[in-house]
Amino acid sequence: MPPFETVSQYFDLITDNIANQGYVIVPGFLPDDFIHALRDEALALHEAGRLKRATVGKAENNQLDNKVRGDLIHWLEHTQASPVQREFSAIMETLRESLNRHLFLGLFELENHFAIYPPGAIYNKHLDQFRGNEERQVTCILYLNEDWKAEYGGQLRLYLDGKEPEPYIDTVPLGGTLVAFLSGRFWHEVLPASQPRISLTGWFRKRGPSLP
Ligand SMILES: O=C(O)CCC(=O)C(=O)O
Ligand SMILES: [Fe+2]
Repeated sequence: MPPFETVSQYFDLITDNIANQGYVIVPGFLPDDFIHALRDEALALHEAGRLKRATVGKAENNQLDNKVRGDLIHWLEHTQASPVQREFSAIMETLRESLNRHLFLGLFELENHFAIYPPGAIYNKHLDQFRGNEERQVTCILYLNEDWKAEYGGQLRLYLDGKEPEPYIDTVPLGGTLVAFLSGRFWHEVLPASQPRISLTGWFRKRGPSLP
């Protein structure tokens, strides 16, 4: 079955959950063959040396800091999108329209990167909105790890009460699972894993203030 038909059933669920509680976790959002194709592309880019250490902080003082964030990333570019990436964009475009219709967030685009966390890598507790920049509105993370076992670790820990250490929800990064949440509300972190951990992470953005 084409992915579009399998995912369309989830758009209302995702929109309702974001509206009601600010986050949603959808196991099996995309079928295995689709996840497999995206994972192969991430691995091929990695083998070609196209994934780069992610930096921390704003553009002007970017830093590399393993204690904060240890993943390697590759930003997707529309002009170089593969067929499966284009299909993914079409799916997320429909989700964007649904979110805009019901939540009035004014989302206008999705920016996406592949991420690979080598064994032991973490991403410390953080918020996806940088101070003074509220363009990132909704974070969407699609996991690409086939046969991921809970004992490998690598959970996403989503804090439900601001910066408070509890309560939280842990999500195992099993291939096909989508996690989406309001970028300005939820602190979260990536726990270390014993295996390489692969994902496609994106942010629906609203337009920033126009330049003077
Ligand atoms: O991969 C994840 O589970 C979360 C990644 C993340 O928090 C980020 O890239 O900002
Ligand atoms: Fe994040």
